[in-house]
Amino acid sequence: MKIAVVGTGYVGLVTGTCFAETGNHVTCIDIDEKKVEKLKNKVIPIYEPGLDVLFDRNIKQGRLDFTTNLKEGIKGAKIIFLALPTPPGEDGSADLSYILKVADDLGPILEDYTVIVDKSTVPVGTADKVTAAIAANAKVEFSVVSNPEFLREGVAVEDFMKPDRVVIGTSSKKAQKIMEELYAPLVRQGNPVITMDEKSAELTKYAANSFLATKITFMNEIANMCELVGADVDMVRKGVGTDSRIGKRFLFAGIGYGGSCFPKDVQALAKSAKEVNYDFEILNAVMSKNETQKTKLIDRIKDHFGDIKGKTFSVWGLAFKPYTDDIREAPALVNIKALLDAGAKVKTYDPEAMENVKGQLGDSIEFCEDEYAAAEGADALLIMTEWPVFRTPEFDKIKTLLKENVIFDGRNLYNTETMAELGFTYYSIGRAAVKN
Ligand SMILES: NC(=O)c1ccc[n+]([C@@H]2O[C@H](COP(=O)([O-])OP(=O)(O)OC[C@H]3O[C@@H](n4cnc5c(N)ncnc54)[C@H](O)[C@@H]3O)[C@@H](O)[C@H]2O)c1
Ligand SMILES: O=c1ccn([C@@H]2O[C@H](COP(=O)(O)OP(=O)(O)O[C@H]3O[C@H](CO)[C@@H](O)[C@H](O)[C@H]3O)[C@@H](O)[C@H]2O)c(=O)[nH]1
Repeated sequence: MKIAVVGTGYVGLVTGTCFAETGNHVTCIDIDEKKVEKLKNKVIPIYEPGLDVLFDRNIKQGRLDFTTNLKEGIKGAKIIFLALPTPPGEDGSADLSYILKVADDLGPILEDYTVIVDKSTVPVGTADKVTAAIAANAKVEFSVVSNPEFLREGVAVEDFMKPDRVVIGTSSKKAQKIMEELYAPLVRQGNPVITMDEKSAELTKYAANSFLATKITFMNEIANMCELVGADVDMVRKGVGTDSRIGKRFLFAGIGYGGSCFPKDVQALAKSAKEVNYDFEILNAVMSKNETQKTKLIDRIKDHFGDIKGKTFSVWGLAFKPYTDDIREAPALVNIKALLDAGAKVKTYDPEAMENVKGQLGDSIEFCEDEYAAAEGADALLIMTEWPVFRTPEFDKIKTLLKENVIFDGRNLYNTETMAELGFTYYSIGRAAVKN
């Protein structure tokens, strides 16, 4: 099948590449000329593990190409995916301007019956708005389908190729059949395709993200309780996670959720509720609790050191989670800002995200070639992202590099007893502090 993907970011590039891998001819379209130039030169502009193998193979086999020209890119496409940004607007609601602009542009250039798919995360009612925008100028029949994406960055290819489920929101039998044909290679692996109306599909995406964000926040609250009563959040996590009604995943306490999805989607759902005069109170609590959780360790740092003006902190990890270079809403950046605002200095290392942070923070912090160089001469070490390379460092080497043997761990990477034996003062989340 010939398909087009409009928007070639984290979702669009993975969607396009994976559908090429299942035998389709895919054209990815983006207005960012530099990005398209890179892609044409076989350079992937993001870090996403495993994407390169599929990307190279499908370009070589002539199933994947790139353009900035919408009309050229959609020619002959049976399905057009919209994988465009839906960032928070000033009032917190999802900004649909990118989607509606492309919908306006598509109307006059559609040449045959086409399925237009909202792959972006969009509020209830967007399929109707996209339909109206296209219909204003379309000369041919078309259907708009809501097909939200549930992939996680860092494991995007795996999530896309083996999804827990595929949600297809459509009231058109014709569009449903075409979408089911497209997803058939993934369904054959035993994954369910759940077909529903457009509005339910749109809400499913926000419900999933908001539920997961709430689950994480709930565990962060339990962690805060643990610290006050002398319990251990890792034990509590194991104790509750083994209940199959609760499940083991997404129960890890830390320095708050970040990324390009949870923060904006929880906010957008709260805003959508408000628009229908419903106060979705639990979401307001999740958002405000997540904000305070992010800088929890800054309070510990100030308790430990008193005034931190002039002190140097080594920050391990910048990306909002491991296996990505994405720094959107990364808790590490909030912590770095708090340290700089208090007059402290920062030395940092991240395996993939340093270039993106350089673009934002310039030379206000020091970027180092590895985690040990980042620790050298620092007053303390802060762990912000659980990259595997940070899990088993050479602690004896760290001791020779840090001025004081103190670690503030936002991801609970180390065993507290081991840290006590090694002679570190060690603060983590939801567990007793180790003082040495
Ligand atoms: N990132 C994720 O993990 C993820 C997962 C599921 C869903 N989503 C949702 O998918 C959508 C896209 O997210 P993303 O992270 O891929 O965004 P992104 O910012 O990485 O990519 C969006 C791309 O769209 C391009 N673009 C903007 N206007 C355009 C236009 N008029 N024509 C062509 N291209 C245009 C941009 O240049 C950019 O390359 C959002 O709604 C997001 O909420 C994201
Ligand atoms: O137990 C956990 C799990 C995650 N996180 C944090 O939660 C955030 C989001 O993590 P994750 O969900 O793994 O990454 P995303 O790539 O943002 O994926 C989420 O957002 C995407 C965009 O909508 C959805 O498609 C995915 O299903 C959804 O998991 C990160 O800051 C994590 O550190 C925790 O603090 N504790």
